[in-house]
Amino acid sequence: MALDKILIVGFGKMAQAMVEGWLASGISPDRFAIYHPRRSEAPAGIALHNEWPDEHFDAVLLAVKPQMLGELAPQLEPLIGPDTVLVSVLAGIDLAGLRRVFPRAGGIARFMPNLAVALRKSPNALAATGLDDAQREELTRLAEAVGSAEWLDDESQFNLVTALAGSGPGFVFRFIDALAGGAADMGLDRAQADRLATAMVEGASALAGASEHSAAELAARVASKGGMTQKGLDVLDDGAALQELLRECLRAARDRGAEMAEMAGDKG
Ligand SMILES: NC(=O)C1=CN([C@@H]2O[C@H](COP(=O)(O)OP(=O)(O)OC[C@H]3O[C@@H](n4cnc5c(N)ncnc54)[C@H](OP(=O)(O)O)[C@@H]3O)[C@@H](O)[C@H]2O)C=CC1
Ligand SMILES: O=C(O)[C@@H]1CCC=N1
Repeated sequence: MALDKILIVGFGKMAQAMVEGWLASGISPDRFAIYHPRRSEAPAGIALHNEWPDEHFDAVLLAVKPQMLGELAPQLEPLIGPDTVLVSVLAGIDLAGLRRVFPRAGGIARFMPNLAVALRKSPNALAATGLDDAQREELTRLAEAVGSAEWLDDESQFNLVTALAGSGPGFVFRFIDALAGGAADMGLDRAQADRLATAMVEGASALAGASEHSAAELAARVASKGGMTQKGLDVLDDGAALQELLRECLRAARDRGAEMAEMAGDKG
C-alpha cells in the first residue's frame, strides 16, 4: 500500500519546514492536505481543512506538540483505520504509546527530523511497526527527499537520537551564539562576529561531512603544534570540560523525552 495522500495535523515550525523541503524536492503539493482549526492560509496547491476532512488518507503526519496528543487523539482516531499509516514527529512518544492511542492504525512510524529539512539537509531518524515493505520504502524516500534516513533497530535509542540530531541544531546555534558573543565581548563588532562564526561553522561542518578524517582528527589537523588552536583546545579539553558538558546536555534532553511521554499519559 502506498503513502500517496498525506494529511498533516499541526502546521507549526516543524511541519512547515518539512513541507518546504518536500516541495523543494519536487514532490507535488497535491499529495498533502493540512488540518488546522484556525489557519486561513496554506502553501500553494495544498488543501487546508479547518474541520476534520471526510476522506481517506494513506498517511497522517502528526506534528503537534506532544502535550496536545491527549486532547487531539479522540478527534483524530476515526481517521486512522487499518488503511492509514500514522507518522509521528512527536518527541518522546514511543510506538507502543502511539499504538495505544491509535489502536486501529495500519502502521505506525516515528519520523524525527530537524529544522534543516527546509534545506533538505536533515538527518531523519525512523522507527516503525506494522509497515509493509512498500510503505517502509516510501517513508525512506520521504526522509531522503529532505536529507537522509536513519532507521533505528532499537527504538529505545530514539530519545537519545532525538537529542543528538533533532535538538542538535539548537545546541549548535547556542555554540555559534556563544562563540560570536565571546568575540564581541573581546572587542569585535557583534554583527561581524555573528557572520564569521556562522560561516565558520558552515564551512567546518561541510569539511567534516566531506572528509575521510574523523572530527577528532580534523581538530588535530587545525591545531599546529605549539600554536593558537591548541591553546584554545586545551581550555575545552581541560578536565574533559566540553565532553562532560555535552554529555550532560544530551542526557537532560534525552530524559525529557521520557518525561513528556509520561505527561502525555503514554506510559503504563
Ligand atoms: N521544532 C523542532 O525543531 C522539532 C520539533 N519536533 C516535533 O514537532 C512537533 C511540533 O513542534 P513545533 O513545530 O516545533 O511546534 P509548533 O508549536 O510550532 O507547532 C505545533 C502546531 O500545532 C498546531 N496545533 C495546536 N493545536 C492544534 C489542533 N488542535 N489541531 C491541529 N493543530 C494544532 C499549532 O497551531 P497554533 O500555533 O495555532 O496553536 C502549531 O501550528 C513536536 O511534537 C516536536 O516534538 C521534532 C523535531 C524537531
Ligand atoms: O525540543 C523538542 O522537544 C523538539 C524535539 C527535538 C527538537 N525539538
